[in-house]
Amino acid sequence: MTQAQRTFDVVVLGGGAVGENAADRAARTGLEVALVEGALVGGECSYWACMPSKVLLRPGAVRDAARRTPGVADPGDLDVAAVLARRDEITHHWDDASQADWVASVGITLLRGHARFTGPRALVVESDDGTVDVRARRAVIVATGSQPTIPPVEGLADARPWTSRDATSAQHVPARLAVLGGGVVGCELADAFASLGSAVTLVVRGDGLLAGAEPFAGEAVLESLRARGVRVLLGAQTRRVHRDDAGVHVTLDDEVVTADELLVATGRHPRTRDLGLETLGLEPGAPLDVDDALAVAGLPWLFAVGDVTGRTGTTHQGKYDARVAGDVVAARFGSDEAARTAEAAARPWSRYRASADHAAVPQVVFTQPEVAWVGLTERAAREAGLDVRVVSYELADVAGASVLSPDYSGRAQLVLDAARDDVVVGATFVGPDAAEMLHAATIAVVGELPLARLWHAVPSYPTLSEVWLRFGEVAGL
Ligand SMILES: Cc1cc2nc3c(=O)[nH]c(=O)nc-3n(C[C@H](O)[C@H](O)[C@H](O)COP(=O)(O)OP(=O)(O)OC[C@H]3O[C@@H](n4cnc5c(N)ncnc54)[C@H](O)[C@@H]3O)c2cc1C
Ligand SMILES: NC(=O)c1ccc[n+]([C@@H]2O[C@H](COP(=O)([O-])OP(=O)(O)OC[C@H]3O[C@@H](n4cnc5c(N)ncnc54)[C@H](O)[C@@H]3O)[C@@H](O)[C@H]2O)c1
Repeated sequence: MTQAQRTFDVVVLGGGAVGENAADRAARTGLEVALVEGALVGGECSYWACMPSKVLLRPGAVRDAARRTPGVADPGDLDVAAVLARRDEITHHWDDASQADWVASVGITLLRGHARFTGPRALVVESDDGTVDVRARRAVIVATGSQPTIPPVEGLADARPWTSRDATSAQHVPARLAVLGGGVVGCELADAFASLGSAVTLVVRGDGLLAGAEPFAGEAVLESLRARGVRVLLGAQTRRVHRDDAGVHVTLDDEVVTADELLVATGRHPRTRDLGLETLGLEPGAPLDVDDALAVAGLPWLFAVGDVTGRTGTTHQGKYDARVAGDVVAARFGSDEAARTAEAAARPWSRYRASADHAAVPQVVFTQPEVAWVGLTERAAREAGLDVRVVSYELADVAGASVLSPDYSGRAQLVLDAARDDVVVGATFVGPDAAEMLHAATIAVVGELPLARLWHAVPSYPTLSEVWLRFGEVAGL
């Protein structure tokens, strides 16, 4: 049987949000680009991660905001069917036609199927329609994302656990939901399903939630989940799991938690196992290590972006890397001499280097309360050897908070580098509607702004952003 053959300047593997961006940037300068996608164009974020999880979370947050607002009638229980219908709508009923149309509209060729390397710049793409040999004349950008990690707990894999995919695409709300893992996915989905009416038990092996954030952030989420009826078990080691007609049973050291479904939210790993990386001398299953130009060492034609690199774990940061990688590929392999010269001379913070990944990565957790942070936590700054100064403030004491609710509760904190004029190196905001304050802090961190200069950035009254004024006052300005 003869196989079809296609050749392009650039081939992007994986049509998630990140791969789409890389392909778009590379194609803008006239390179002929193919995007290979094995499932849905748009990837996890559009269909099983960011978007569906956020619309499952939002109604509970709005209802609880109403409950905190004097004069607003209690909305009561959520209309679960309507929430799930909105989730179905935002995921386009798991149909990627509109994203595929966009790919075509920007002149990129979409190849559907599972791609595997067969050698340098050579791939095979397999689908129900057959097998295509695909060659890249110039470069390949890998953007195959990540997949959930199921820990090797006895009986777990056989107990048909939910991953985040099952939870975000669920067509019913289980009466009892157990969640394993107290990271971002565990906290967000425990929050969402509690609001939707599940009796949720969150099983956490550590001594707190959201280990990557400031400790006060995890404490606030813990308190809020418990106040809303979620059972949070800390320091809980899962010994065994099994499922029978009564449900799924999670055996801990001192009790057995029984639920209708068990969501495993114990992290993700890069999707590189079935990619033919061994034909390139790279290790299948490992993240694709890249430099700040998103290039893989020793293979000048190979780039990687997004979750597959292990360098970023969010859509926005992966897309930032994708913009950089697309521009680097266009400059190195396109016909624009000025771009080639500029890229060859690129320094940190040029458009050709993903410098923010080291200093200014923003993350929002859409729990109640919202948790948003950027840059270094206090602990990370101390571990980095900085001369750390911390300024924090109770958000309830800002006039804007009292407008939102007499019961507003939250906290904000800046991490400053005292050795550099109190430059902002990190910030955390915890509270209802706190997420929208994050970008001001991201700008401060990227711009390496000292607090004394920020004193002249006057926040409007009465908004939550007035906390920036209070930061200055607390710091003695
Ligand atoms: C429940 C949940 C909620 C989240 N919420 C947020 C959020 O609110 N905000 C945020 O910024 N981030 C969020 N994230 C993280 C975000 O989803 C990821 O960082 C993002 O999806 C990574 O994008 P990507 O393009 O690198 O990978 P993916 O979205 O995983 O896309 C990779 C694509 O490659 C395809 N593919 C893989 N291998 C092959 C192959 N061999 N051949 C062809 N195609 C292949 C896959 O089918 C997939 O479409 C969330 C994650 C989860 C799990
Ligand atoms: N709002 C957002 O931006 C958003 C939302 C969801 C997910 N994400 C991203 O998705 C990725 C995955 O999130 P996640 O929550 O799965 O990972 P995570 O690393 O944030 O949390 C995993 C949790 O599971 C625990 N864990 C690991 N192994 C365990 C085991 N064997 N037994 C018990 N507990 C165990 C860890 O201690 C940790 O608390 C992250 O990169 C995250 O940033 C982002």
